[in-house]
Amino acid sequence: MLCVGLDPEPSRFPGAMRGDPRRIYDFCAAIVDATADLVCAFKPQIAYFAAHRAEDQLERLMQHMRTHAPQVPVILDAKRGDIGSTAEQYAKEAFERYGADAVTLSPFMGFDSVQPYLEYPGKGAFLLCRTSNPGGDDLQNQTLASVDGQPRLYEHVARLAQGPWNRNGQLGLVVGATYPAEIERVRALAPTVPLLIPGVGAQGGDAVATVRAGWRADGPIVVNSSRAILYASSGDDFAQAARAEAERTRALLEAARGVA
Ligand SMILES: O=C(O)c1cc(=O)[nH]c(=O)n1[C@@H]1O[C@H](COP(=O)(O)O)[C@@H](O)[C@H]1O
Repeated sequence: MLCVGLDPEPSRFPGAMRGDPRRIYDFCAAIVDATADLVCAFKPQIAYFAAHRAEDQLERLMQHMRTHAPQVPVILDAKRGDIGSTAEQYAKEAFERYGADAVTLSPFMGFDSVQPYLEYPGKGAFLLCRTSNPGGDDLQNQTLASVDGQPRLYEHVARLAQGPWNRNGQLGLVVGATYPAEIERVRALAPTVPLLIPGVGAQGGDAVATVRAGWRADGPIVVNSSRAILYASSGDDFAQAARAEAERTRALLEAARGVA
C-alpha cells in the first residue's frame, strides 16, 4: 500500500548534494534503490523537477525506475486539466515522453478534459476528489443543488469515477489522509476504484484511520508519503534512513489492514 513520493528539494539534500539541483537524479535514484522492494508505487511530482529545469533528470529517473524497479508502477503527479486538444499534449508528455503508468488530474474541466488520457490502454488517471489541504473544502465540499440528492462536489466526482466516466476501468481518485471520514464516504460511493491517498507523514494524516476508511479487498489504496521519507535524515545515511522510515510506515499500514 505504500507509495514513496519523489519531491526533490535541493535545499534539503544531504551533505555535498545540498543546494545542487544537478544532483536531483542522484538523490531520487538513491531513494528508489533503497525502497523499491517496500512500495507499490513511486510518485514523482513534476513541479519539483520543472522548477529547476530538471526535466532531463526526470526522464533519466523514469528510465532508472523502469530498469531497476520494473515491478513498481510510477504515478506522475502533474495535476493536469485542460481542454481536449491540450490534454492530448499533456497525455503524450506523461505517457510517451516520461513513460508513466498513471497521472494525477484535476477533473474541474469535465470529462472531455480527462478523455485523452483514457485513449492510452493500460494507463491510469487519478482524479482529485477530496484533497489533503485545508482549502480543499472551499470547492470540494460545496453542495450541488442541480444534481440529484444534492451531493457535495467531491461526492459527485467519486460517483462519476466509479460509474459513467470510468469507461475502461482506468480511473482512480485522490483523497487526503488528513480527512479519514471523507475517505470513508468516498469508499461508500466508489467501492472499487483505486484510491491514491497522500497526507501521511509531513501533513500529519493518520495512517491507521486511512487504511480502515479506504482499504477494501476489491478496492486498493496507494498511500503516499514524500517528505517524511525523503528527508528522514539530512546526513550521508539519508537512503538508509529513508528505507527505515518507509519500513515503519509500511508496517503501520499493514497492521491497520490486519484489523480493517
Ligand atoms: O495528488 C497528490 O499527490 C496530492 C494530492 C493531495 O490532496 N495532497 C497532496 O499532498 N498531494 C501530493 O502528495 C505529496 C505529499 O507530500 P508530503 O506531504 O511531503 O508527504 C505532494 O507531492 C503533494 O503534491
